[in-house]
Amino acid sequence: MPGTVWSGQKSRPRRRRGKSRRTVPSGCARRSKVRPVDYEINANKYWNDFYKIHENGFFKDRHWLFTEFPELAPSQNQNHLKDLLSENKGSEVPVCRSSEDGSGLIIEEQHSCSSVSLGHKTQPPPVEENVTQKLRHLEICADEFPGSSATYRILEVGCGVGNTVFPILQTNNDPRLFVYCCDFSSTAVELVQTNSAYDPSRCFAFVHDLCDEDKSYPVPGDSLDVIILIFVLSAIIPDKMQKAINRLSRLLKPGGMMLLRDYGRYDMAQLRFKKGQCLSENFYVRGDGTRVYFFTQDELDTLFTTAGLEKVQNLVDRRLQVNRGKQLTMYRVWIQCKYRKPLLSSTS
Ligand SMILES: C[S@@+](CC[C@H](N)C(=O)[O-])C[C@H]1O[C@@H](n2cnc3c(N)ncnc32)[C@H](O)[C@@H]1O
Repeated sequence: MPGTVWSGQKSRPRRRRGKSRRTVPSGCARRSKVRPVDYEINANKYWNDFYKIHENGFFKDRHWLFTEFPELAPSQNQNHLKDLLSENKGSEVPVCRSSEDGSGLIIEEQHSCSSVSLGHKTQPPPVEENVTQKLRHLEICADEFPGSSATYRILEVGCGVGNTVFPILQTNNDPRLFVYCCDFSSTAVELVQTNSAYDPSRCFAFVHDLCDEDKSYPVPGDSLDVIILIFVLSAIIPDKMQKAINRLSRLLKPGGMMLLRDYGRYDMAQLRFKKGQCLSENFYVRGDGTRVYFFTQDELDTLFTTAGLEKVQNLVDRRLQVNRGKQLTMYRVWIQCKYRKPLLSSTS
């Protein structure tokens, strides 16, 4: 997903052969014809349209997840707190990696519409819809929420069609694991719920806008071991990022981890935007109405530490991608972060 050229971008003229078209991002001198507020008000509609077109044919296998984020792998789950308590914490990962390492991620960039075969459509489990609706009106109690009996709980925010969630469930058969996933696109959530790999006894997919301050998550504070944000924070308006991260931080158990992978400043995708697509500094709208922000490491550090989390990892991953067939070179910049809630913190 991260390196995908989104549908709106596909229609743009191709880059010159063998060269990067631009080396500095377009400024925001000229504004988009559509008022920026309209993109904000209708944000979930644009994503619904995106998923109506692409369904789950847009995505690829995400098994690199477990290399980059071993916190999601089964063995790690059991040892997570043990490791923390035995002072195996706070280790810094180098802030810059060459494009040679972590090659598993490259898979994602060779974008085509082949998807991980996570199953075919089945009838949606109607009971889940009812549960989602009821939960909207419920005050969540510590012993009364989906997955309350689990001992390891993971939430993915902005899950799309489940390209992270399903590999986690397939890789990890521990019955004590429960995975929550949400997206503000009801179309995406429906695609998750109708996937044959969707098992309501192990997973709960629900519609949720991470910018919505009035709607609570269906889990109590201090209840999650891991929260995953993969190319989703960049999709929301910068003004709302801090409060969204603050709310998520409250859901983490002390010692719990927030994991993020997202677009970095001057990624190729940023350089390809035209002035008319710039909504504010480093924030752009694609041709299909979906938006994207390009982060610096410092900005993400501020967001997470302001939310009371401590840095475990904050690295920039730069890659030169070469598509020999199309004679294209693409300079990709992604940022990967892991931030932990301090053990003595309680924010519920
Ligand atoms: C670039 S896609 C990434 C999807 C998924 N994380 C993946 O990597 O396959 C961004 C996702 O964030 C969702 N999204 C954007 N803004 C959101 C918001 N305010 N609340 C919840 N989800 C949001 C979109 O619907 C979309 O599914």
